[in-house]
Amino acid sequence: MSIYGDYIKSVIRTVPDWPQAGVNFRDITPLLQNSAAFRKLIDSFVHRYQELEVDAVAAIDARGFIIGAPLAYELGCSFVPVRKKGKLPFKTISETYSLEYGESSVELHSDAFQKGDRIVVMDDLIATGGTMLAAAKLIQRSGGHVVETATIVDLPELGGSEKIRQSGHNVFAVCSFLENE
Ligand SMILES: O=P(O)(O)OC[C@H]1O[C@H](OP(=O)(O)OP(=O)(O)O)[C@H](O)[C@@H]1O
Ligand SMILES: Nc1ncnc2[nH]cnc12
Repeated sequence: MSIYGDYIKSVIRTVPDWPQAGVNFRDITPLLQNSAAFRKLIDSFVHRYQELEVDAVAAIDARGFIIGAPLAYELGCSFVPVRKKGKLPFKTISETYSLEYGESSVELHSDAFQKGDRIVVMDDLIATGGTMLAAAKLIQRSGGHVVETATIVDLPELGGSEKIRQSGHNVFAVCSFLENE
């Protein structure tokens, strides 16, 4: 957790039963509306990665883009979009995964970065971990080195961050929510 973890957590809203009954949706829009909180969030990631010789931030469609782009800008490195199926126009590689609600695929351009590049994979939230793990697999299949998988929110009771760690990746989450919070 980051030193700003409790503060960042306090500006994330929980919407019960959205998009379906039983899901506590962790809504980051109040955090994005709050310029001081958004700055502290990006600064937390910059502080963590600025000495780690990162070549690219690979951010996941769509909410991952919101934090991945300013992080890449501040680190002075490339920004690589990992997109939902059918959105990237050039040659792609693809991975399918299960969501907390549904199934999806993510894609990466085959020329998105150089082999051996050091990459931070960024998304807003880890639930079952399927999305982040699929993105990390795409990076590895393309010859990239995953420095860390990074997120604003971890939902540890869903087991995703543990699954990602067991697959050999570091996981950094700014804050976490238990189901009953
Ligand atoms: O750990 P998982 O169980 O895979 O779930 C986490 C993913 O689910 C949400 O994305 P969603 O697919 O809802 O897309 P969005 O960013 O376009 O809203 C979230 O932004 C993560 O990408
Ligand atoms: N509980 C949740 N809140 C916000 N985004 C999500 N993506 C998957 N599960 C989610």
